[in-house]
Amino acid sequence: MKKIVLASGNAGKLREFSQLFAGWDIQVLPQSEFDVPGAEETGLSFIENALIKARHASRISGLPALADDSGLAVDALGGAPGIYSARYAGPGATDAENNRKLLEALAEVPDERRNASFHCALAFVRRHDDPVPLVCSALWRGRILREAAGEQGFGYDPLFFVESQGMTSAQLSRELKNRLSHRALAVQQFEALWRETMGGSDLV
Ligand SMILES: O=P(O)(O)OP(=O)(O)OP(=O)(O)OC[C@H]1O[C@@H](n2cnc3c(O)ncnc32)[C@H](O)[C@@H]1O
Ligand SMILES: [Mg+2]
Repeated sequence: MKKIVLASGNAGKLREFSQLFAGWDIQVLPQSEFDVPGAEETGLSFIENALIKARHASRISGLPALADDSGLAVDALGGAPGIYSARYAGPGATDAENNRKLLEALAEVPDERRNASFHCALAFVRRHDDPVPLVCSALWRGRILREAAGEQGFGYDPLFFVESQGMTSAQLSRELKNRLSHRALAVQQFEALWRETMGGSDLV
């Protein structure tokens, strides 16, 4: 089976991807199996950072690589924390620290102005210098609560209220989050690109 490196060190993402890629005839292996250290995320957008991470993992592993750069954009904060979501409360911040900082930043913001969206950019490269990477992105709208609820998921999930389900994304089953989320939608797009580009080819 074809092997692809999943260029992420985030355990929550890796869990979701293992389900999202379950029916595919490719083997998706985490970058830790190839001793790929985290890349420096110096881009100014999710897409740029996803490409940086994919190229970095492909360079070190010698395999095709798929990267996910994602985060939370809060309307009342002008789109913050955005691409800085993982390091919102500082370098190496935990999910709990980031969530606490977000609640503090929104303390004075009324319920009707707490809209936010999760964004996910995916980048796939066949080689580190692939000139035609597959790139796609998607978003998922929600609202930031005043306190955390739910134990599933990771990151900002306990604060992200999904109107259509009447609960936070940390209260959704793994299956449901993997049907609705920014990451699920991006993978659907990726699947279409993959079929279009790879169909009948031996590129990977
Ligand atoms: O770069 P990699 O190694 O993939 O791992 P990371 O955690 O640093 O990942 P990002 O740079 O893409 O930062 C994304 C942050 O956005 C948040 N995030 C992304 N997707 C999320 C989701 O589905 N649910 C909750 N939070 C999410 C989460 O806090 C992540 O740390
Ligand atoms: Mg990161």
